[in-house]
Amino acid sequence: MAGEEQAVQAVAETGSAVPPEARERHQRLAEEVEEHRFRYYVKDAPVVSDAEFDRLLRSLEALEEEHPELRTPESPTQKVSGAYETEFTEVEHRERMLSLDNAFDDEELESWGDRIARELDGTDYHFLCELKIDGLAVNLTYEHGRLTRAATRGDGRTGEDITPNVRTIADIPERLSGENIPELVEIRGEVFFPMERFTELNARLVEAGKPPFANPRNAAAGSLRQKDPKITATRPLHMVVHGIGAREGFTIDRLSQAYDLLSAWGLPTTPHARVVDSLAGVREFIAYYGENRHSVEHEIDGVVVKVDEVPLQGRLGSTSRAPRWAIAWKYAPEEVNTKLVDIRVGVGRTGRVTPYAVVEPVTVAGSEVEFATLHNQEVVKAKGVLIGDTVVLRKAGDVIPEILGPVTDLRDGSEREFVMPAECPDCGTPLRPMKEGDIDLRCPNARTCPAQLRERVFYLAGRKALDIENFGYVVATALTQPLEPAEPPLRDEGDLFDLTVEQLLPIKSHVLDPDTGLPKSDPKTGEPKVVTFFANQKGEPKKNTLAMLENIAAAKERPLARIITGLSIRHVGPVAAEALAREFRSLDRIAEADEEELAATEGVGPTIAASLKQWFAEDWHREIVEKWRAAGVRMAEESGRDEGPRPLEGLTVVVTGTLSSHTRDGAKEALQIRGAKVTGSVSKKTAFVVVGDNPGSKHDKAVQLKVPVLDEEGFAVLLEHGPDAAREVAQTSAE
Ligand SMILES: NC(=O)c1ccc[n+]([C@@H]2O[C@H](COP(=O)([O-])OP(=O)(O)OC[C@H]3O[C@@H](n4cnc5c(N)ncnc54)[C@H](O)[C@@H]3O)[C@@H](O)[C@H]2O)c1
Ligand SMILES: [Zn+2]
Repeated sequence: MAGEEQAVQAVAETGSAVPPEARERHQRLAEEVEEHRFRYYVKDAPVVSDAEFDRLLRSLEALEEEHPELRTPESPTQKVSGAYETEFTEVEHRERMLSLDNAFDDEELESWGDRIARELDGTDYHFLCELKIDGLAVNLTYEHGRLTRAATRGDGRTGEDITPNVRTIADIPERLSGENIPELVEIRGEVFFPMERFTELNARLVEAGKPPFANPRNAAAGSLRQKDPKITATRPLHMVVHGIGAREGFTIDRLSQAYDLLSAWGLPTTPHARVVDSLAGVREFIAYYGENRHSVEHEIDGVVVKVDEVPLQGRLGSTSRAPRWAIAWKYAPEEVNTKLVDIRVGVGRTGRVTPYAVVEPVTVAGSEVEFATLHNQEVVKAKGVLIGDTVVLRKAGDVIPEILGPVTDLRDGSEREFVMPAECPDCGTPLRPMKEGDIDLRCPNARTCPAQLRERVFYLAGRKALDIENFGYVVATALTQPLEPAEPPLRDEGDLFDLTVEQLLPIKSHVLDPDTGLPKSDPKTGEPKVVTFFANQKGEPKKNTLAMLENIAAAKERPLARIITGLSIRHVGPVAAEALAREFRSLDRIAEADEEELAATEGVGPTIAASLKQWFAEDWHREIVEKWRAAGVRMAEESGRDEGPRPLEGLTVVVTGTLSSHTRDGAKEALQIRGAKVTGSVSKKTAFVVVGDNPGSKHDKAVQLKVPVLDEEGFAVLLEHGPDAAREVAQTSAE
């Protein structure tokens, strides 16, 4: 690189000396940035995450801020990217293709907005907000309506000729259709690879002995930049248009209006763009898509804000790297690179054994991640990851973190393949598929496999079943697989209602992570944490312990549907349990019913019916029922519960937000007992929307549709005095 020479020259010109350490650091950083760009743009196989790359570039910018002499035209901060020799023919863009400046926080957005306001003082202008598509930029040249050339961005002046490859993309018309087709137009857009097809592609590559891609954006770039367009044709690539370059034979005033024109010509424009007239509107757009990032058909990594008036864009101009009339707001990255330390297996409630990834802890989307799901052994193979790989880890919203793919360029040969164990890691029983052809392997030792029992007990106490307070994962662990005493207080869930405080006090146990079933460690010693969960230091029961026992006793009275749910019968979740309870009204009648009768029940069907018959055929399952019966657990729907007055019969109600008097399920149940139907979405037919704290869009919808809205007090009125009284206290949008 010529960095050093230029730095020296800069000193000569300005006379001010840049400290040699700064110059060295600058050169090192610049080389690093160049190397990453090469891997990213040419090899389609970066070795660091985008966030890490952005940080590097920012440090370079910061250094240049401090020592402006270092900011030469050759610096990577001043260029769109490097000019690389590749196996494609170089083609010149008629108009430069630029990158974008970034805003990583509101201050940066604001200072961009201020600058626009200053420069356009006294002029009327608008902001066009668009999604920033995570793909690769292409430039399509249409002459007299015919696609004559397609190119990558390259260094912004010259790109690579990928015309034959682009012709294989179904979204991109060969000929523009409609009216007023111009002599010439350069269409800029982003080509992307859909996330949901990504693992499938990697599976095919691995099968063929080729390196898999690390993420969908690399897959898009790698698929498009194939020497053989036949390969590109097999890849599910899509495009979204986001700009216009050179044009002849037509003029445009507003970019947003140009999109309508392009759409009319048959080009794939986005439905998500919006014109707003202030930064406040921009912020709203950013906030909305921050929340709804995954409701869009492609991955996004931010929002692009542009001045909509094309003549004003010209007035604002560009730097060597980016236009001044646009800025990219970046969302928090959802992808990071980390090390895949190990692949282990966990045993679930129904005995399903699933591999999961143990990774070097990383922070992504605000939380620390140590584990990621891998679903089953086929998925591990399909993703092409090896133990020891650096991998791309993704955490999207509330979804459990997943591994996208390996960074194969960082392999050193020490990586090894994952082998699915033949035996249950918790009880040693040989694993097998439930039935022939199943991919999932299961531990068949349902009754005494400690892991399965722990998961069943946790589920039994959980929100969907008995909803026992003070009874979480730690308790489920302590009761089913304590370190001490040797004999766990629960041999199976039949013992739950017979627990005594004397049994609980001596228990010592690990604290397990509910996602993986692995012991958490003590941050000080690094050893697995051991806790005496139920007794205080004096060996007396803790307050929570006593409360828990009371809560367990109270749970005997739960509605029949919850008791059924708690039995962990395969395929019988809360909805099926509700249907069974409604139809049969007692557990004994369900046990006695024949398969046909069960299958004929609305909301049950043949799969569930068969599963119920199988479940009741096991001796130890029937023993659980008998133990519960002996302990006084509800075995039948109380007469009157369903037959009593149903004052809300025929009404549809929606509950949103958090109520202090009821859990969400509790509120639902209280409504259903009284005959109301509870649904998840608001429509004109909704009778009431019950709104707690932090309600979502359902509240807005209710206001919009003028559906009566009840706050917590109004909800109580509805339950106690019925719909007419509730209507009187309801708020409607008229007020
Ligand atoms: N991981 C690595 O090693 C590595 C190396 C180089 C670059 N990168 C990543 O690549 C990106 C940098 O590339 P960049 O210079 O293209 O900058 P950028 O991605 O920040 O922004 C410019 C690009 O955004 C694209 N874009 C998407 N939607 C758009 C829309 N609606 N309107 C306008 N443009 C839109 C365009 O292709 C445009 O060229 C960064 O995310 C960076 O982290 C990563
Ligand atoms: Zn087991």
